Amino acid sequence: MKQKAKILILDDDNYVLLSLRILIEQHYTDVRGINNPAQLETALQENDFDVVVLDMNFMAGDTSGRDGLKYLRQIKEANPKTSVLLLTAYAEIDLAVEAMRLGAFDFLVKPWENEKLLASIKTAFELNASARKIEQLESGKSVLLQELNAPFHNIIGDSPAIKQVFRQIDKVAKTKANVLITGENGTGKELVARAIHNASDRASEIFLNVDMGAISESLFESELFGHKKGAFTDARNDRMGKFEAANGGTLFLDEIGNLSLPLQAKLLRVIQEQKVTRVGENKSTDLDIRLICATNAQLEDMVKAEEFRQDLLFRINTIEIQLPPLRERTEDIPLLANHFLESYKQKYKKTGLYVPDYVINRLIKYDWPGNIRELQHAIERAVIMCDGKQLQVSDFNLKETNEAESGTLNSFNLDDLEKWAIESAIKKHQGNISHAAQELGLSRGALYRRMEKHGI
Ligand SMILES: Nc1ncnc2c1ncn2[C@@H]1O[C@H](COP(=O)(O)OP(=O)(O)OP(=O)(O)O)[C@@H](O)[C@H]1O
Repeated sequence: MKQKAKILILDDDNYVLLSLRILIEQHYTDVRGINNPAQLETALQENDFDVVVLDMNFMAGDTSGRDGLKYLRQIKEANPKTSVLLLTAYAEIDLAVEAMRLGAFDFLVKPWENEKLLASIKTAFELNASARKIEQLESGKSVLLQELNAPFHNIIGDSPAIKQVFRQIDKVAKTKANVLITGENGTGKELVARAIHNASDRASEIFLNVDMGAISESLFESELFGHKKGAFTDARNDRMGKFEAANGGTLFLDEIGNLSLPLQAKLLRVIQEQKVTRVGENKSTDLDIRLICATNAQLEDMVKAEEFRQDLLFRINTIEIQLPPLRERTEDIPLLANHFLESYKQKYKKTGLYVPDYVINRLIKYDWPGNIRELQHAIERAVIMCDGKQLQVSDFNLKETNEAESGTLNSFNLDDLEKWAIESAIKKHQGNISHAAQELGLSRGALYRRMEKHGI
């Protein structure tokens, strides 16, 4: 099968031009020949050639090669990645040296040997193709990084607890210290890890997230350290592991508490030695990695129970950042709720929606076992379910956790009883205030006043 490539031949001798074309067309899809250098400029403007085969001498009797050097410059200026192969009737060392200096790929003397010429075009083409591939990957990488570092990943909150986390991120980001982030599920551990990376001098490098809970025991080494082709039955190709892939950047090991003891030992060795060896290979690769780990487990308790290696804990927790659960920073709930509301309003094209204060108060009272992730999903659900412009408590489908929700009240205080009755009625009528007021024997206005009094 012919190789897909754009190749230009420039020679004023029509016989040479024809025989080169017949030869090259057997192997490449798009071959063009011109015999007049005046057409070169237009040809370069209209095409991105992979390879140009260029004659050095155009005026009859001229052996200086000056013309060839001039056109070589023109081709390289139009596209520095085009590989140029020079053909000359005279083997002149000085000329060849000058041509190479100007960026020619190869220099062949006429009459050429077909095999040699084709081999040279093949190498030139392959070199060019890999340069283009690298360029494409580099630009792909920078687009991805821009996306990952986008403001969407900003951490919302102004409670004293989250401000303390901001200060810790600031201090630790510029260092290379290993960081352990602890906190319940959904408290924003990954978000904080990304924020540390984005504020570090590795921000333009990769941030690689590995969920340790999702890697099977048998594939652990191959996934993390890579393998050599043939190292085990399924190793059909050489493969780079996550450590090597994150080299120069930040490696985020999530759910580190889920690792078994034997795997902890393997991980510890790599972190200690700062070197990684692919499975089935002898030579190792030096690592320069910023390590951030996260867990929702109490690693110190696990150490006491001999479920987690103390030496590994010491390696990964140079700095520890504890993320408090959302119920301990309820000041952030209105900010977070409105932040998520804005993005889901846009996503579901429901402009004009808002959360009234009594609903916000209800959100503040809920204890959010799934933390910010649960709040985010609850807002998304409410935006989808909401009929009017105002989100209702019933749109949130909160799990029953407090007294009003569980239907029991261990108090005979009249104020508490009134509050309980109001909350229960609103719940029964799924947030419909008119119906709840009717049930309670109150006017809507009276109910609103009492809701305000009780902070509902
Ligand atoms: N302070 C915050 N501001 C805005 N969004 C947040 C905040 N904290 C968490 N989130 C959002 O909540 C969701 C859960 O956050 P994240 O995945 O970082 O939590 P986690 O602690 O790593 O969870 P898990 O332990 O389950 O892996 C994400 O969509 C994240 O963007």
